[in-house]
Amino acid sequence: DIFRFSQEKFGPHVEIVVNCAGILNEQDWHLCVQVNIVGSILITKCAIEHMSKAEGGRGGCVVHFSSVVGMSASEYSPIYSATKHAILGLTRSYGTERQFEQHGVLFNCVCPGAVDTDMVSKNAVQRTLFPEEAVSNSNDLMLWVYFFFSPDRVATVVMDLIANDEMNGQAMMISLSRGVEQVKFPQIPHC
Ligand SMILES: NC(=O)C1=CN([C@@H]2O[C@H](COP(=O)(O)OP(=O)(O)OC[C@H]3O[C@@H](n4cnc5c(N)ncnc54)[C@H](O)[C@@H]3O)[C@@H](O)[C@H]2O)C=CC1
Ligand SMILES: CCCCCC(=O)/C=C/C=C\C/C=C\C/C=C\CCCC(=O)O
Repeated sequence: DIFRFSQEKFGPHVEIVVNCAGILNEQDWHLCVQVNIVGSILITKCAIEHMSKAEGGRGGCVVHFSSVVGMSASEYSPIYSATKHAILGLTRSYGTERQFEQHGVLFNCVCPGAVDTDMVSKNAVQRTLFPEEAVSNSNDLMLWVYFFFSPDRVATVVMDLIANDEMNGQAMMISLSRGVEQVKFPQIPHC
Protein backbone atom coordinates (compact mmCIF):
# COMPACT_ATOMS: atom_id res chain seq x y z
CA ASP A 1 0.00 0.00 0.00
CA ILE A 2 2.77 2.44 0.87
CA PHE A 3 4.33 1.86 -2.54
CA ARG A 4 0.99 2.46 -4.29
CA PHE A 5 0.49 5.62 -2.21
CA SER A 6 3.94 6.86 -3.17
CA GLN A 7 3.38 6.13 -6.87
CA GLU A 8 0.06 7.99 -6.87
CA LYS A 9 1.57 10.98 -5.09
CA PHE A 10 5.07 11.24 -6.59
CA GLY A 11 5.03 9.28 -9.85
CA PRO A 12 5.56 5.71 -11.01
CA HIS A 13 9.22 5.15 -10.11
CA VAL A 14 10.10 4.49 -6.48
CA GLU A 15 13.86 4.96 -6.00
CA ILE A 16 14.31 5.54 -2.26
CA VAL A 17 12.84 3.51 0.60
CA VAL A 18 13.49 4.33 4.27
CA ASN A 19 12.15 1.56 6.48
CA CYS A 20 11.98 3.27 9.86
CA ALA A 21 8.89 1.56 11.35
CA GLY A 22 9.66 -0.54 14.39
CA ILE A 23 8.51 -1.33 17.91
CA LEU A 24 10.09 -2.33 21.21
CA ASN A 25 7.70 -4.69 22.99
CA GLU A 26 9.23 -7.52 25.00
CA GLN A 27 5.85 -8.57 26.42
CA ASP A 28 4.09 -8.97 23.08
CA TRP A 29 7.18 -10.44 21.46
CA HIS A 30 5.27 -12.03 18.59
CA LEU A 31 4.21 -8.54 17.55
CA CYS A 32 7.78 -7.29 17.93
CA VAL A 33 9.02 -10.07 15.62
CA GLN A 34 6.14 -9.46 13.21
CA VAL A 35 6.64 -5.71 12.88
CA ASN A 36 10.44 -5.60 13.00
CA ILE A 37 11.49 -8.73 11.14
CA VAL A 38 8.51 -9.73 8.98
CA GLY A 39 7.76 -6.05 8.25
CA SER A 40 11.34 -5.44 7.11
CA ILE A 41 11.30 -8.54 4.90
CA LEU A 42 8.01 -7.46 3.32
CA ILE A 43 9.36 -3.97 2.65
CA THR A 44 12.49 -5.51 1.14
CA LYS A 45 10.44 -7.78 -1.14
CA CYS A 46 8.17 -4.90 -2.23
CA ALA A 47 11.18 -2.64 -2.82
CA ILE A 48 12.77 -5.20 -5.10
CA GLU A 49 9.48 -5.78 -6.92
CA HIS A 50 9.04 -2.06 -7.62
CA MET A 51 12.66 -0.97 -8.03
CA SER A 52 14.46 -3.91 -9.62
CA LYS A 53 16.02 -3.00 -12.97
CA ALA A 54 15.21 -6.57 -14.09
CA GLU A 55 11.50 -5.75 -13.54
CA GLY A 56 11.52 -2.41 -15.35
CA GLY A 57 12.38 -0.30 -12.29
CA ARG A 58 15.23 2.20 -12.02
CA GLY A 59 17.08 0.61 -9.11
CA GLY A 60 17.68 2.79 -6.08
CA CYS A 61 18.35 2.37 -2.39
CA VAL A 62 16.76 0.99 0.76
CA VAL A 63 17.77 2.17 4.23
CA HIS A 64 16.67 -0.10 7.08
CA PHE A 65 16.68 0.78 10.79
CA SER A 66 18.66 -1.57 13.01
CA SER A 67 20.11 -0.35 16.34
CA VAL A 68 23.29 -0.47 18.42
CA VAL A 69 21.57 -3.43 20.09
CA GLY A 70 21.37 -5.01 16.62
CA MET A 71 25.13 -5.52 16.97
CA SER A 72 25.47 -6.03 20.69
CA ALA A 73 23.63 -7.81 23.48
CA SER A 74 20.79 -6.06 25.25
CA GLU A 75 20.23 -7.00 28.87
CA TYR A 76 16.78 -5.48 29.04
CA SER A 77 15.31 -6.03 25.61
CA PRO A 78 16.58 -9.36 24.22
CA ILE A 79 13.75 -9.97 21.74
CA TYR A 80 13.96 -6.43 20.36
CA SER A 81 17.73 -6.86 20.12
CA ALA A 82 17.30 -10.15 18.23
CA THR A 83 14.94 -8.49 15.74
CA LYS A 84 17.47 -5.72 15.16
CA HIS A 85 20.22 -8.33 14.58
CA ALA A 86 17.90 -9.85 11.96
CA ILE A 87 17.49 -6.50 10.20
CA LEU A 88 21.27 -6.13 10.09
CA GLY A 89 21.56 -9.62 8.55
CA LEU A 90 18.84 -8.83 6.03
CA THR A 91 20.62 -5.63 5.03
CA ARG A 92 24.01 -7.27 4.65
CA SER A 93 22.68 -10.23 2.67
CA TYR A 94 20.58 -8.18 0.25
CA GLY A 95 23.51 -5.79 0.07
CA THR A 96 25.81 -8.37 -1.52
CA GLU A 97 27.27 -7.98 -5.00
CA ARG A 98 25.24 -10.89 -6.32
CA GLN A 99 21.96 -9.33 -5.17
CA PHE A 100 22.96 -5.95 -6.56
CA GLU A 101 23.76 -7.49 -9.94
CA GLN A 102 20.28 -9.05 -9.97
CA HIS A 103 18.25 -6.04 -8.86
CA GLY A 104 20.33 -2.86 -8.95
CA VAL A 105 19.09 -1.91 -5.50
CA LEU A 106 21.46 -0.82 -2.68
CA PHE A 107 20.72 -1.92 0.88
CA ASN A 108 22.22 -0.21 3.94
CA CYS A 109 21.12 0.36 7.53
CA VAL A 110 21.59 2.69 10.46
CA CYS A 111 22.34 1.44 13.98
CA PRO A 112 21.58 4.29 16.36
CA GLY A 113 22.03 4.42 20.11
CA ALA A 114 19.24 5.99 22.16
CA VAL A 115 17.27 8.61 20.19
CA ASP A 116 14.83 11.07 21.70
CA THR A 117 11.51 9.70 20.37
CA ASP A 118 8.25 8.24 21.63
CA MET A 119 9.89 4.81 21.77
CA VAL A 120 12.14 6.05 24.55
CA SER A 121 9.39 7.76 26.49
CA LYS A 122 7.21 4.65 26.25
CA ASN A 123 9.93 2.22 27.27
CA ALA A 124 12.50 4.02 29.38
CA VAL A 125 10.22 6.32 31.33
CA GLN A 126 7.55 3.74 31.95
CA ARG A 127 10.34 1.35 32.94
CA THR A 128 9.20 -1.63 30.90
CA LEU A 129 12.73 -1.65 29.54
CA PHE A 130 14.43 -0.85 32.83
CA PRO A 131 13.18 -2.84 35.79
CA GLU A 132 12.79 -0.51 38.78
CA GLU A 133 15.71 -2.11 40.65
CA ALA A 134 18.04 -1.70 37.65
CA VAL A 135 17.33 2.02 37.51
CA SER A 136 17.82 2.54 41.23
CA ASN A 137 20.98 0.39 41.34
CA SER A 138 22.93 1.89 38.48
CA ASN A 139 24.30 5.36 37.98
CA ASP A 140 25.53 4.31 34.54
CA LEU A 141 22.03 3.49 33.44
CA MET A 142 20.84 6.94 34.44
CA LEU A 143 23.53 8.36 32.18
CA TRP A 144 21.83 6.70 29.21
CA VAL A 145 18.44 7.98 30.28
CA TYR A 146 19.64 11.57 30.01
CA PHE A 147 21.74 11.40 26.82
CA PHE A 148 19.89 10.90 23.59
CA PHE A 149 20.53 11.73 19.97
CA SER A 150 18.04 13.98 18.23
CA PRO A 151 16.01 12.35 15.44
CA ASP A 152 17.55 15.02 13.14
CA ARG A 153 21.01 13.60 13.75
CA VAL A 154 19.85 10.16 12.63
CA ALA A 155 18.02 11.68 9.63
CA THR A 156 21.28 13.31 8.48
CA VAL A 157 23.00 9.92 8.43
CA VAL A 158 20.08 8.44 6.48
CA MET A 159 20.30 11.31 3.94
CA ASP A 160 24.05 10.71 3.55
CA LEU A 161 23.40 7.03 2.85
CA ILE A 162 20.77 7.90 0.24
CA ALA A 163 23.21 10.25 -1.49
CA ASN A 164 25.97 7.62 -1.54
CA ASP A 165 25.81 5.23 -4.48
CA GLU A 166 29.01 3.41 -3.49
CA MET A 167 27.88 1.91 -0.21
CA ASN A 168 26.03 -1.41 -0.19
CA GLY A 169 25.37 -3.90 2.62
CA GLN A 170 26.80 -1.48 5.17
CA ALA A 171 25.78 -0.37 8.66
CA MET A 172 26.29 3.13 10.03
CA MET A 173 26.51 3.09 13.81
CA ILE A 174 25.57 6.27 15.68
CA SER A 175 26.80 5.95 19.24
CA LEU A 176 27.69 8.23 22.12
CA SER A 177 31.10 6.69 22.57
CA ARG A 178 32.20 6.64 18.90
CA GLY A 179 30.02 9.11 17.00
CA VAL A 180 28.99 8.17 13.45
CA GLU A 181 31.00 5.22 12.19
CA GLN A 182 30.76 2.69 9.37
CA VAL A 183 30.82 -0.74 11.01
CA LYS A 184 33.69 -3.01 9.95
CA PHE A 185 32.58 -6.64 9.80
CA PRO A 186 34.97 -9.59 9.79
CA GLN A 187 35.29 -11.30 6.40
CA ILE A 188 34.30 -14.92 7.00
CA PRO A 189 34.56 -17.21 3.97
CA HIS A 190 31.55 -19.45 3.25
CA CYS A 191 32.07 -23.00 4.42
N1 LIG B 1 14.43 5.60 19.71
C1 LIG B 1 15.57 4.91 19.83
O1 LIG B 1 16.31 5.04 20.83
C2 LIG B 1 16.02 4.02 18.73
C3 LIG B 1 15.17 3.64 17.71
N2 LIG B 1 15.62 2.80 16.73
C4 LIG B 1 14.75 2.38 15.66
O2 LIG B 1 14.33 3.52 14.96
C5 LIG B 1 13.06 3.26 14.34
C6 LIG B 1 12.12 4.38 14.65
O3 LIG B 1 11.83 4.31 16.04
P1 LIG B 1 11.36 5.56 16.92
O4 LIG B 1 11.06 6.72 16.04
O5 LIG B 1 12.33 5.72 18.01
O6 LIG B 1 10.05 4.93 17.53
P2 LIG B 1 8.57 5.53 17.62
O7 LIG B 1 7.82 4.58 18.48
O8 LIG B 1 8.67 6.95 18.05
O9 LIG B 1 8.07 5.46 16.11
C7 LIG B 1 7.90 4.24 15.47
C8 LIG B 1 7.06 4.44 14.24
O10 LIG B 1 6.83 3.16 13.66
C9 LIG B 1 5.49 3.12 13.24
N3 LIG B 1 5.00 1.73 13.23
C10 LIG B 1 4.97 0.87 14.26
N4 LIG B 1 4.41 -0.30 13.89
C11 LIG B 1 4.08 -0.16 12.57
C12 LIG B 1 3.49 -1.01 11.61
N5 LIG B 1 3.08 -2.24 11.92
N6 LIG B 1 3.31 -0.54 10.35
C13 LIG B 1 3.71 0.71 10.02
N7 LIG B 1 4.27 1.56 10.89
C14 LIG B 1 4.46 1.13 12.15
C15 LIG B 1 4.73 3.94 14.26
O11 LIG B 1 3.50 4.38 13.73
C16 LIG B 1 5.70 5.08 14.51
O12 LIG B 1 5.49 6.13 13.61
C17 LIG B 1 12.61 1.89 14.86
O13 LIG B 1 12.89 0.91 13.90
C18 LIG B 1 13.47 1.70 16.09
O14 LIG B 1 13.65 0.33 16.40
C19 LIG B 1 16.90 2.35 16.70
C20 LIG B 1 17.77 2.71 17.68
C21 LIG B 1 17.41 3.56 18.78
C1 LIG C 1 21.98 2.10 24.43
C2 LIG C 1 20.86 2.51 23.52
C3 LIG C 1 20.08 1.36 23.05
C4 LIG C 1 19.08 1.80 22.00
C5 LIG C 1 18.13 0.71 21.81
C6 LIG C 1 17.06 0.98 20.85
O1 LIG C 1 17.18 0.61 19.69
C7 LIG C 1 15.84 1.59 21.29
C8 LIG C 1 15.66 1.92 22.58
C9 LIG C 1 14.45 2.58 22.96
C10 LIG C 1 14.24 2.96 24.23
C11 LIG C 1 15.25 2.82 25.31
C12 LIG C 1 16.02 4.05 25.53
C13 LIG C 1 17.24 4.07 26.01
C14 LIG C 1 17.98 2.83 26.27
C15 LIG C 1 19.10 3.04 27.22
C16 LIG C 1 19.78 2.00 27.69
C17 LIG C 1 19.53 0.61 27.27
C18 LIG C 1 20.48 -0.31 27.97
C19 LIG C 1 20.97 -1.34 27.01
C20 LIG C 1 20.12 -2.56 27.03
O2 LIG C 1 20.56 -3.55 27.64
O3 LIG C 1 19.05 -2.57 26.39
